[in-house]
Amino acid sequence: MSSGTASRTDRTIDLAVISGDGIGPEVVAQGLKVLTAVLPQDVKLETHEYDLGAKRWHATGETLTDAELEKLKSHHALLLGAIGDPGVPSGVLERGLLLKLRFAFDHFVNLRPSKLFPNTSSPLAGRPEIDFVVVREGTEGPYVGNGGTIRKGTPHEVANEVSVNTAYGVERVVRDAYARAQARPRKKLTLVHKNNVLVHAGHLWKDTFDRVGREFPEVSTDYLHVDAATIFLVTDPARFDVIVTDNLFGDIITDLAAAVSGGIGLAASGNINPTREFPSMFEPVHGSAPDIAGSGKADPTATVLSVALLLRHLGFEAEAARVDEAVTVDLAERGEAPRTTDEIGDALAARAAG
Ligand SMILES: NC(=O)c1ccc[n+]([C@@H]2O[C@H](COP(=O)([O-])OP(=O)(O)OC[C@H]3O[C@@H](n4cnc5c(N)ncnc54)[C@H](O)[C@@H]3O)[C@@H](O)[C@H]2O)c1
Ligand SMILES: CC(C)[C@H](C(=O)O)[C@@H](O)C(=O)O
Ligand SMILES: [Mg+2]
Repeated sequence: MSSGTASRTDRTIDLAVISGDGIGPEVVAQGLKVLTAVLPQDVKLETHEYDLGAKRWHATGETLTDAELEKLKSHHALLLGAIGDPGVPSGVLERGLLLKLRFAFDHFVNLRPSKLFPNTSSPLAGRPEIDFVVVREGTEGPYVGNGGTIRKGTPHEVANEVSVNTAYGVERVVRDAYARAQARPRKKLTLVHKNNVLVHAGHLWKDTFDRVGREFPEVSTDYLHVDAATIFLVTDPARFDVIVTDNLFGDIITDLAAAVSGGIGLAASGNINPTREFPSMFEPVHGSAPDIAGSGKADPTATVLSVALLLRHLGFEAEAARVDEAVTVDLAERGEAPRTTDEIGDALAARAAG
């Protein structure tokens, strides 16, 4: 079996687990609980925990070694909780661990579905239909680390952070987004960028979007500048079906999308390597939430929904659907009384087990 693939017919899922920091270990424990509960009896789950994150950095100064990166390549998929810690300088773990993985494993499709589940709350008036997916480019843009500072610490300091957009990188993610739109009932794709100002990158995105679109005549298309997109995400989110956008815009609008569709505790994501040359990585959209870590308040649902994306990616469609359904029913029946992270995990595992 090649790296990054497994299927119903394989008897083992070989999963790398990076629980990470803050609420990461708390929510990952629930994700694994549900995964174990939902898998058919003849499928063995092998988990390999990697000690990566703040504790490791404090102890050794390491974020992710080349040897670990090499070893991580051998698994079918990765499940990540969250990384980031107030005691670690900002960017060290984010760049040295999380982004390093996304880049090394060519996770060019960062898939972030948004759905307003029955009975969940949205700060928006009424109950808008929210059911869209953001295809966020995952390997380019201002995330690549093409930048630098000169005259640091002086009044004349200059800091650059260049957004890198390649024809190759833009086309492959746009193509993926069209294919996803084509496969959905509404068949609608919106490009979000800012081509009225970022004319170089913006025009590459728009030209590519228009050109590739000619191969998908059934897909209706739309373009929005990112600032206007934030308006419509709040005033008319039902207009969206599939959104394709760059790495930074995608980061920002998916936190907004989470906030209007039930909250960040429900937002799942998959960092997908569609060619399956490398394993894909599944993680909640949220971070390590140091403000609630250790309190039992973290909602593990985002991680559980990320497990559903993982199952689907590995070919376990029926099991993925059971996890989605368990979440839908659990959310619909959630009462006012707050439940702990563990209690929600137990409830979801029991429902998913069927
Ligand atoms: N994928 C990742 O590992 C990832 C993603 C985002 C941020 N981060 C990192 O996490 C750290 C904290 O970042 P932040 O505070 O900007 O964002 P955050 O997502 O950790 O927290 C933002 C807010 O959402 C709440 N929240 C987050 N997840 C929740 C959950 N499951 N249930 C209930 N409430 C939840 C938090 O309590 C906080 O109030 C930073 O170091 C950041 O770089 C990591
Ligand atoms: C922690 C950070 C590097 C990351 C990102 O910006 O992609 C996070 O915000 C996310 O949304 O997964
Ligand atoms: Mg983010």
